[in-house]
Amino acid sequence: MHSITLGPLTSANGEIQIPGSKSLSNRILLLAALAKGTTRITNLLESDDIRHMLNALTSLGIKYTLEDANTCIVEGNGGPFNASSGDLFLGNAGTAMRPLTAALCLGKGEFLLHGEPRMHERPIGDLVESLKVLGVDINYQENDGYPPLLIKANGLSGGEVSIKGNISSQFLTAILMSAPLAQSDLTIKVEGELVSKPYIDITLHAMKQFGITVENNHYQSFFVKGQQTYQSPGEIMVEGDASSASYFLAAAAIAGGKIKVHGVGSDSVQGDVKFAEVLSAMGAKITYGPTWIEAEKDQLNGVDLDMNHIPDAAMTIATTALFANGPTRIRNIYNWRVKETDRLMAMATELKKLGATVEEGEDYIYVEPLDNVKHVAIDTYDDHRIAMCFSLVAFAHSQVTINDPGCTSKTFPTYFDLFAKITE
Ligand SMILES: O=C(O)C1=C[C@@H](OP(=O)(O)O)[C@@H](O)[C@H](O)C1
Ligand SMILES: C=C(OP(=O)(O)O)C(=O)O
Repeated sequence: MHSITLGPLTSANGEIQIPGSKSLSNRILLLAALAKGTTRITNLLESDDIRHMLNALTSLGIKYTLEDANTCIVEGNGGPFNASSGDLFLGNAGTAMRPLTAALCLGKGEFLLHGEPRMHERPIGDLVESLKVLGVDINYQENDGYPPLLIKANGLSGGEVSIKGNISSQFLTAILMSAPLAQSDLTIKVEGELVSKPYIDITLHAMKQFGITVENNHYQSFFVKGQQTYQSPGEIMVEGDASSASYFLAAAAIAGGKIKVHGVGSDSVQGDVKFAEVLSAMGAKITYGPTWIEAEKDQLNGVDLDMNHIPDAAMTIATTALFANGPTRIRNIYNWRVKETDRLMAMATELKKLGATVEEGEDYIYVEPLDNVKHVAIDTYDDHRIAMCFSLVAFAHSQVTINDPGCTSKTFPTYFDLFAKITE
């Protein structure tokens, strides 16, 4: 198996342009495809998750041109997809699988949605059950509650529907993005807790950019008018990915040095910019501009925080915690277990390999700082974020080997090249 060995490293310095946001890239591509008019998307992320969305759009008859790797011109369909059938392979991209499941219900035809083996272990039942209430015929092809799915689409009725929010916010995102194209007005009620709430703000923001306003009643219910048409904004730029920024900000906070990331800042719509607040709470020096964030080392202290609002960037705190003064507890992160891998189990297992004292709770992880890190090979479980998080261990006066570093291609194919550029 291919691996990369890093470190020992002592400093992180420089300025980095962060590649485009995965969450925004896939939302904007889908909305551009459904919208009336042509959309020129700049700073589109080039990564596996985005390629899966682009390939799906091709299969569904959407025309687009890639001017270069990060600039895509999409000819909108001005309504639901025209395709009457499709076999869509969506890898392990939640931001393709979940929103497309709902969007395909808007048209007429038969569609098979499937992905990598792990995608077939990631739940989608809460979304499917809500779509059934809206009149859609969807069947699980293997296990109840999981892809592959066979959709026999004939439009999405309006009315009222409940959706569970305690496993993934992507289910609500999926229904919200399709709702304006439903046959009549739709009220969506959120049942129980809503996890990863800031991702709903990303969804509402993207919909607004395409001309659709949603009535948001304190994230407990949403009202969307039916029979509307998304309107292309013409030109749209994807912000830098705030989750991707977390590794560089953490590197500066841990090592001697200063790093400025460009592309995300105080103006960002992404919840994961709040990662910088956690670093600041730990003691790092953080400065913001509208489109940049700068981090500088200071004495780091452990924290005990609910990080449900930043599930992806919170993973970066789990390895940053090794460098703090005192233990860290990351709370309310049960849904780490249903992402690229069981991230609570994987994080705990790999941190323990380094020699760290770790407690894996059902919905939390507790990590004690570590002075003498063992040089070990970190398994990455085909999870881009495990690979990126553990690169930070190279600052712990030891080498660290990362197995299968190519798994970062899901959201950040150039990660290890950029990391090498800013570290010594
Ligand atoms: O809507 C999105 O773009 C995302 C929502 C989050 O998932 P959950 O809502 O499943 O926590 C996040 O972890 C994922 O990487 C992207
Ligand atoms: C959970 C993630 O991805 P997905 O969009 O596939 O849910 C992630 O990128 O950390």
